[in-house]
Amino acid sequence: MADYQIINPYSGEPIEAYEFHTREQVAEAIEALVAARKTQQATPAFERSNILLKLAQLLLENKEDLAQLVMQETSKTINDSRVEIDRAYNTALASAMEARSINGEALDSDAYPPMREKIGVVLWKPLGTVLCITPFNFPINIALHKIGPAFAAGNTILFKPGPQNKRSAERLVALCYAAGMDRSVLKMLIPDIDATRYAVSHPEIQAINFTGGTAAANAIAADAGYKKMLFELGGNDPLIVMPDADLDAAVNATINQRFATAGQRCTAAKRLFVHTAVFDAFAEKLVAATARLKVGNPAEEDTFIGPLIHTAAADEVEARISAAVNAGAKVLFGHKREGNILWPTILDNVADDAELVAEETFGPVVPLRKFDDEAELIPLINNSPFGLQAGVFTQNLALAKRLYNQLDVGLLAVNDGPGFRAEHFPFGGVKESGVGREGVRYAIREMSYQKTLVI
Ligand SMILES: NC(=O)c1ccc[n+]([C@@H]2O[C@H](COP(=O)([O-])OP(=O)(O)OC[C@H]3O[C@@H](n4cnc5c(N)ncnc54)[C@H](O)[C@@H]3O)[C@@H](O)[C@H]2O)c1
Ligand SMILES: O=CCS(=O)(=O)O
Repeated sequence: MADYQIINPYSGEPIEAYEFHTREQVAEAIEALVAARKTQQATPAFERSNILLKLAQLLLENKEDLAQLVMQETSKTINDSRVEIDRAYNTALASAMEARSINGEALDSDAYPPMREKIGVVLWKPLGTVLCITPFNFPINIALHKIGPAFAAGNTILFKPGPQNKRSAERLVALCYAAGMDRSVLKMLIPDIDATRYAVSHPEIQAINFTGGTAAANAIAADAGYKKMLFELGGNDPLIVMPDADLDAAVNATINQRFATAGQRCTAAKRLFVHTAVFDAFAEKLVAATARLKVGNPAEEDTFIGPLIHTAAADEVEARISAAVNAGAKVLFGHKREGNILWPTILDNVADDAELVAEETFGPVVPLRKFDDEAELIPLINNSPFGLQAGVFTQNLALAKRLYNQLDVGLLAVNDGPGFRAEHFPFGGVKESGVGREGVRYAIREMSYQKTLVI
């Protein structure tokens, strides 16, 4: 029997069965990637940039095929899948642009005594070989956020996608090769956990660029030893609606940033804090807009919400909703299931310590939480172990600045939701949401070191 079976989350049909790569194959690949550092050293920045530019073009040319692959293996709707490829194009393009401008700085030694009349020239150099580990939910764009900057910086790359994403990942790697990346500098393997742990702890891996959940991150951190780590982890991101908010815009952001991708997004609006003064009006508009969403087959053009990634994920989210309801939460919409599909669900009166809101819930459910003043809001949000992004709808810039200063997050979006992301902006969280920053220029630095020449 094969080690892994890719199942279509919507139809339940098997897509492909395969064997995981072994420890020996991991060792061989790393040895080859170490040798290939010479190839990268001989590839100047302008050439790396041109390859990434070509990759961006190829992503656009192959957009529909890639979107279909993502849709089949994740059951993200076809439109969400297309949006992901558009984003990946931007990520590749930004990687191409940044590859040409990895500039350092010059320092004057005589800023401090004694006088030595030296100049320090500081440049960024590649770390060597980077292990990139990605999750199931954005298999192309998250992979691009790792491969693009790692390649731009001049590293060789071992790419380990989520097991469900073998086919889209293979296609992405084929496009990287077609764009001109030497086969020796980028290798993709899907080993089992034991062989992945071997790669994580391997002394010739200089950095681990990981996106995924806390449990895997803890295991990687324990295995890695002295390696650079860029971790993009979970979130329990708040969207705040103030009394002066544009309620229609806030509803729109909630729909797009909580129900798209069936809520399986790190930066999804997972907790809604709505001021008492506008709570009823907001809830009414949100329920009405949610009732218009089409739920079902992700292949149909107008479907907005498809299934969760697998039955265990749907079971977990459904159980959290049921537990919250049994403890007194009121269902304003949804709470219905069919196969792996969970209907978009809106709840009121969820207890602050319910698992549904205290943990990261990866599904299409909006818990609405009333609040009366700012002072009450900050600890409610900061009490989470996560701190990824936040959004606030308000016309009050002074309030927005106070929230920016007080919330433990990596980004606060004003008049937008926590799901805001521009691929070239710094991206990452604080606390258990991660370490380091993605966003192409910042990721390049995470996967480089500063080397100084004194003359
Ligand atoms: N902050 C971000 O940028 C971001 C983006 C997307 C997803 N996520 C997070 O990812 C999670 C969902 O994705 P998932 O279910 O695929 O995550 P996951 O942690 O289960 O898996 C992520 C990857 O890690 C691998 N992995 C698992 N255990 C490992 C171990 N012990 N050692 C090495 N690798 C291991 C998996 O095979 C997979 O490739 C959520 O928590 C979500 O918030 C974060
Ligand atoms: O899962 C989150 C990745 S992103 O869409 O916020 O980049």
